[in-house]
Amino acid sequence: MTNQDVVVPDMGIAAAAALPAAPGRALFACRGAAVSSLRGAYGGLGLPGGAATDAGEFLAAAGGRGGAPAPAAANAPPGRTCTSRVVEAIRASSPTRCPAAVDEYDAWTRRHPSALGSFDQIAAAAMGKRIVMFMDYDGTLSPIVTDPDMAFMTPEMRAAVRNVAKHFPTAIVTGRCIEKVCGFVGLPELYYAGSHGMDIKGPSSKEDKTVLLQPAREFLPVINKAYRALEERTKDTPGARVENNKFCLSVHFRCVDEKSWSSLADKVKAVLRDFPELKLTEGRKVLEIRPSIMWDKGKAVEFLLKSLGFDDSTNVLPVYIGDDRTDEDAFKALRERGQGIGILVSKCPRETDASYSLQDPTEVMEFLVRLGQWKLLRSPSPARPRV
Ligand SMILES: O=P(O)(O)OC[C@H]1O[C@H](O[C@H]2O[C@H](CO)[C@@H](O)[C@H](O)[C@H]2O)[C@H](O)[C@@H](O)[C@@H]1O
Repeated sequence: MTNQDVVVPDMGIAAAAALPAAPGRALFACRGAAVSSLRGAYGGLGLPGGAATDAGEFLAAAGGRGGAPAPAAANAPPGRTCTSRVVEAIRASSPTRCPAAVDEYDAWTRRHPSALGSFDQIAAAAMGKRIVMFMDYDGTLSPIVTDPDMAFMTPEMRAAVRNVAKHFPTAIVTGRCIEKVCGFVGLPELYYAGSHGMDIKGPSSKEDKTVLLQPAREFLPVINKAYRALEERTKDTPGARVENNKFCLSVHFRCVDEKSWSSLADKVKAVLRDFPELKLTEGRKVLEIRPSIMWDKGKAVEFLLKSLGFDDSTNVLPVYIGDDRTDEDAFKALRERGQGIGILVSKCPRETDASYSLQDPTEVMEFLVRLGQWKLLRSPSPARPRV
């Protein structure tokens, strides 16, 4: 986001982060039909009271925190254990080839049409409105690769993002830690919401960006302790890797033999039993560990929109592009807001709250280029918008 004065609202950070330690037990339950009260009022940070927090996630339901956790067996789908379900979810979130039949895919794209094919419709919706761009990183701006340290975006993609940011407030919303993703993106003029929105920083010409919000700051010691425990516990699983994303952790399955996925998931669960203040979610061949606070990418989007002064605005059009399960929180936030456009990056049909789809980062880049051209054509010449 450029040219914007951001006001940081009082979010009650300390109150959100200062959680009482659970009385010594953490249960892991597969999600049943229960959906938590996560969709609370904006800024209402708190603990998920013994219910799941987002689509298909594992949950760490700590006793004594506003609701008794459901017994795992009661919530598990019949005939499947929690571990087998989580392994299936990890596999499904990053299929090596799309298992859908052609007609199934066609039916899905009728419900979630290509954002490129529907560009004129999107442009019409943007008429007279201020577009605000939100983009996920991995799988959206950069292709998925086996080594998380090598997930570079192309110079062409960087140019497309830079150009979009000249015209519209622009933020990267990612599970990565800010430092890592800033290094990949290399555009200091953007806003960044790292660690699944738990670390929000503003544009800065300096190395040290302005912190706008860190709702999980007080979890840092426990995250670091869990990181060390996970490294220790998973070190004998060939290919397993634990990534420290500052306010959350990722255990990577991508380079692990699929036969070992269940035992790796069990190891992660075993470690997490000692950390009832943390919870597990699933991503693309990854398990993500994060503080059990009601904060996600959707809340980060709401925060940034509010900070930019668009909270009650009718003339704003937030556009969110993402590929992962965690991006669904942002799609849902826009849906609930009744404002904005969610674009899912996927080659396969998937249950989603996004309205439109793009197949891969190459199509994302085409969309961004098109958006930049459209804006330029509509800008009164020669006074074009600049950073
Ligand atoms: O919110 P995101 O920006 O999508 O971050 C989610 C995770 O992305 C990264 O992992 C994913 O991309 C890797 C590189 O392409 C890939 O190797 C891995 O299998 C994917 O899950 C990142 O490494 C994780 O820490 C993030 O949580």
